[in-house]
Amino acid sequence: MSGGLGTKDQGVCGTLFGGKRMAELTIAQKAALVQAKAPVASASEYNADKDFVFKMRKAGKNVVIFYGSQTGTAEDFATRLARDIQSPSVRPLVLDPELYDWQCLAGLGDDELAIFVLATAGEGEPTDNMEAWFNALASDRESPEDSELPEFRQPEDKADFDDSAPLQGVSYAMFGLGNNTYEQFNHHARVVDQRMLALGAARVGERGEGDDDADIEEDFAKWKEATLPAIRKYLGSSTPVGEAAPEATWKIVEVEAKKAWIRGEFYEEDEAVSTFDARHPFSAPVTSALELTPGADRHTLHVEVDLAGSGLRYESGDHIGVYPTNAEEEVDLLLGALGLRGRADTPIAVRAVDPFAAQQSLFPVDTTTYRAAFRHYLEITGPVPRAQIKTLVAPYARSAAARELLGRLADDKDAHAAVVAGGCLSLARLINAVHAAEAAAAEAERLRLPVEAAFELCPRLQARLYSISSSARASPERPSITAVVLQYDARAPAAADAAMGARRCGVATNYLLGAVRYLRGDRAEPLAQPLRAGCVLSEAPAADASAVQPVRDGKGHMLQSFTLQPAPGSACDGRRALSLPVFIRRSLFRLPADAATPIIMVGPGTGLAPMRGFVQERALLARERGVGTTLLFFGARTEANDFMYRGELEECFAEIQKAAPQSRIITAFSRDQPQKIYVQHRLLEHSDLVYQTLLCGQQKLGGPSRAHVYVCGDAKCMAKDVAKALATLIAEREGVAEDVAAKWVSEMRKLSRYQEDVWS
Ligand SMILES: Cc1cc2nc3c(=O)[nH]c(=O)nc-3n(C[C@H](O)[C@H](O)[C@H](O)COP(=O)(O)O)c2cc1C
Repeated sequence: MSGGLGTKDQGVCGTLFGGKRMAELTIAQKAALVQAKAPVASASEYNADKDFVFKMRKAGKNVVIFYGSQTGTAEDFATRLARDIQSPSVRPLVLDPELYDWQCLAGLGDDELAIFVLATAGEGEPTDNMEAWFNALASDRESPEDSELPEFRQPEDKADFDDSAPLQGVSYAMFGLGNNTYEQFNHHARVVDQRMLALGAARVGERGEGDDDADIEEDFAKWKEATLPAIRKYLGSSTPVGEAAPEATWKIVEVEAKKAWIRGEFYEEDEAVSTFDARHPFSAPVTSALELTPGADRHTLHVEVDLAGSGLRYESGDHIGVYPTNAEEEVDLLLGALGLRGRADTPIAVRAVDPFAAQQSLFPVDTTTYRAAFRHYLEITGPVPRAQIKTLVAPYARSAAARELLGRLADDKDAHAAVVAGGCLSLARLINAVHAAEAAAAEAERLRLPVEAAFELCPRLQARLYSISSSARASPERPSITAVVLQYDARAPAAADAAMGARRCGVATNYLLGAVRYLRGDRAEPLAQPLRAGCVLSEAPAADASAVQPVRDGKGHMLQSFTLQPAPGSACDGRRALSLPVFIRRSLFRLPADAATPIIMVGPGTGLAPMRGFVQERALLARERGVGTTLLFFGARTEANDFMYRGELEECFAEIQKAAPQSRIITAFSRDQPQKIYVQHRLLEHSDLVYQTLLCGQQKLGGPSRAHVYVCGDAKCMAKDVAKALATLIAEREGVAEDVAAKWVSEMRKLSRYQEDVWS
């Protein structure tokens, strides 16, 4: 396989992401992974490995917690919930539904409980790992209540099994995760809840709904507070809430190094992985990496990778997932706070304490190091949630000062919001803040957080998803990313620290900047140590590893150091080429099947990404067979500095205009005049053209337009304002009330003619 994980250079990616681990899965587990993508199996195909009730009973568990998670939050909540509820009579097992049969649900007894922790993805969609379960429970997506009865497996120990109410006798609890800026708020959890009740199951407590746009941690805490007593009562537990001492989940074993080290990483040949996906990303060589707006005050990047030989395919409008690594400065800060600098590169294995836990190894590799674990596998930069301070940090306070500070941050919501959330205090910064508060305490009294607690507290480092900014037709094997590099100053006064001040950096975009800088040859000094086969640093490593200090560039941007993976071959100046661990995620954001259909695209800032792919595609189609009117509304700060891809877009539009003369780019540069102008203002200014495009040649709309509208970018303000501007414009032109026009826009959404790819 060319460019695959079997090659020596790319083995690093296989090692990091557990190519070996895949090989260690049982045949049945591998089959489960494949089958989860396949159509729903019939009840007759029994497979004991996918029978979670059998698994629970074998492991002596009475609660199963299923998580539906796309970007890791629900998975993290599920794991934390398991820790919070465990007691001698409440014995939870956390499982990924993708690996188990929904048909076994009816087998849960009246002394057992299922808990669902379900995030909503897409436009009110289930997460990928709940897709099969959701399709079975709600076969009719339009009106779930009309869905057919799923065929559950009849449990042998339920003589009174009733086909018409197959989940009678089954109890469950439900917490949904969503974001109220999406029209279909918490749709996934709501539908599953509704279907479970309709099928005869009984819910313990109320359904909880977390809102990621407000304070999802607090929503989860409130739901737990209200629901855990009911759960304990249902299971006959006499342990009062919060009084069961949480058992450690992970144990760390320091092991013998097996092979050579590369800055804390093992370098091993891996068995080839044949299918690349989110669990097994492809190590894709970077073929282009540049800054799009060098004159602007922020860094905006274009990064293109090569999928050749991976078998990965994409369509215009899909997303690409990238696994970043944490900056060396952040890793170093945490190692220092945990007192681990001296042992940072010690080989360790991190195994489950519970021999029956579904996940036996915390990381996707058997052996790693403290440094590599924090670099590759754990989110270490986010603020520590209040509940985590209470259960995982405060119990280790020994000085009065630490007890006071941690107690306050754990119990006082406002103090937590001001100090930890406002200061974006990561675990390292929180520990350092405690150490500062207990400066007067004796050394033996100072907070020492065990690394096991840190491993438990930090969620798994997630891949970041980007809207692909190239056209699958124009560049089938080389998708590109367009991203603005994130940095900001934390607002709380106590946020500053010696290393980075109050500056906080987005993980993945700064990692991409590291790659761009390395390939461009920005690094001023040569590396202090020769490169070993396996990784390079984006910046020169500090002479003293205990004092990694970032520097600022001409834009005031803090430059962090990243461990980057080389790709085979070398870049033109003799530097090693780089690769990024990537996978493709399908989206529903699609151009109309008929190229003659007019389209209106609204993509300000990096919301331009998927639109760039669409524009490239329409230009090709214009040449081949003609296209309908194509409008692009693009917005940015200034025309001089922020008009990314300008030349290329104008060339494409020149081609499109030959087939559809009305087509054009309409720009809104917010800072080029005293008053702010945004894309929604331009939509209204150009209402004639927009309305004509929506009409699709008809005299009057009279209902939802046949044209397709695409919006990409900020969900919170821009996407809402654009939908409103469109409704205003339609209402005026059609002579109908604005709420009638808004309903037409909603109807267009249902017909997939108004599509959003938005984030908040
Ligand atoms: C691409 C995307 C689409 C989303 N769509 C919805 C939605 O339709 N409705 C909703 O309530 N929340 C939606 N959300 C918000 C997520 O449900 C919320 O952020 C949740 O905490 C994510 O959990 P996870 O990290 O486990 O996937 C969406 C989030 C993303 C990133």
